[in-house]
Amino acid sequence: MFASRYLEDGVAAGHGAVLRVGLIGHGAIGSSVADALRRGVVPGAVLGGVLTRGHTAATAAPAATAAPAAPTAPATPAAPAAPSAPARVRDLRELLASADVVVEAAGQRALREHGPAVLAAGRDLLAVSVGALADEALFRELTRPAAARSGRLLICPGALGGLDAVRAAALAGPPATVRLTSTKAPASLVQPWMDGATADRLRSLRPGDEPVTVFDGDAREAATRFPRNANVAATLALAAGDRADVRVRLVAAPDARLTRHVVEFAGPLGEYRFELANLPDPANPATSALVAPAVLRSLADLVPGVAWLVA
Ligand SMILES: NC(=O)C1=CN([C@@H]2O[C@H](COP(=O)(O)OP(=O)(O)OC[C@H]3O[C@@H](n4cnc5c(N)ncnc54)[C@H](O)[C@@H]3O)[C@@H](O)[C@H]2O)C=CC1
Ligand SMILES: O=C([O-])CC(=O)C(=O)O
Repeated sequence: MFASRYLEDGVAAGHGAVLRVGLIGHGAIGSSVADALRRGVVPGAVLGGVLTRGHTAATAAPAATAAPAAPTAPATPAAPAAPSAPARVRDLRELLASADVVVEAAGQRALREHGPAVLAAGRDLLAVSVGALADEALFRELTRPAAARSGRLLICPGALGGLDAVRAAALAGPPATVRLTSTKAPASLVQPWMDGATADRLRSLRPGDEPVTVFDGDAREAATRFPRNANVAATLALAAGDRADVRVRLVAAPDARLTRHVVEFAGPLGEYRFELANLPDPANPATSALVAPAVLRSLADLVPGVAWLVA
């Protein structure tokens, strides 16, 4: 009963229905997802095409963005060698022709740029750069009633967990408290808009130094000001019922070996606290290694004809 549904079974195990997956982005998340799909990690799902552009963190020298002491997830030793060349497509039109569902793993700007056209073409869109939805106008555009089109906006939990309980509890009534505290290696939190002194201070933090709070505010502002760090804040706010009052604290911790997300939720049915301590992705330490498997899990739920799943 409890045999692996994924790595051992694979597409070759006779899954009839096929879900063709189109990827926007081939960086840390996109390249992991592409390789896993090629290996048949999600039975019934295949890689349709990959839309990317420019230089990616996955192909750049990791030292450019890495925090000095951050450990990274080990490569999966048992995995068969995966083809590295993506099934590149030239434009969104080609991607849509190759895909039943499109995964955005390319950044908030890419979700804004491509999201409307993906949905208008009747494809489901699995969003990873969820913080883009802090823009009310984009959120409204991507969540218009589905009558005019068949594509749905699906939000990937990404580096977070426990959102099933948050969503369930929020259905019982508005929560009194929703809080997220994220702790990361300092270099990952440096932003282009920071003044030189603040950026230098973060970069110069060394193990043994005190953690520094770099942001304390609401989820919308966190997701907008830290577009590569606080997508999870927007995700939590949506899971809690599209709340505007989710409090977010981002902490730069020089000793942070893992990226931590602590969710605190108090609602009419009880109080929950989830703490995730994620290894950073080897290709991009700002991204938790859990995100690519989270995309694969979301895709697994979309494969037509799946006999069972933990819903
Ligand atoms: N929800 C969550 O838990 C998380 C969300 N994210 C989001 O995922 C995004 C991707 O993360 P990583 O893979 O680590 O970043 P990355 O920097 O390693 O890769 C980004 C990729 O997207 C490509 N790209 C950028 N703009 C594009 C466009 N308009 N069209 C096509 N390709 C485009 C780049 O060339 C690159 O291949 C982040 O920017 C962030 O917004 C990241 C971590 C966690
Ligand atoms: O990967 C993570 O731990 C979270 C993250 O960067 C984001 O939400 O943008």
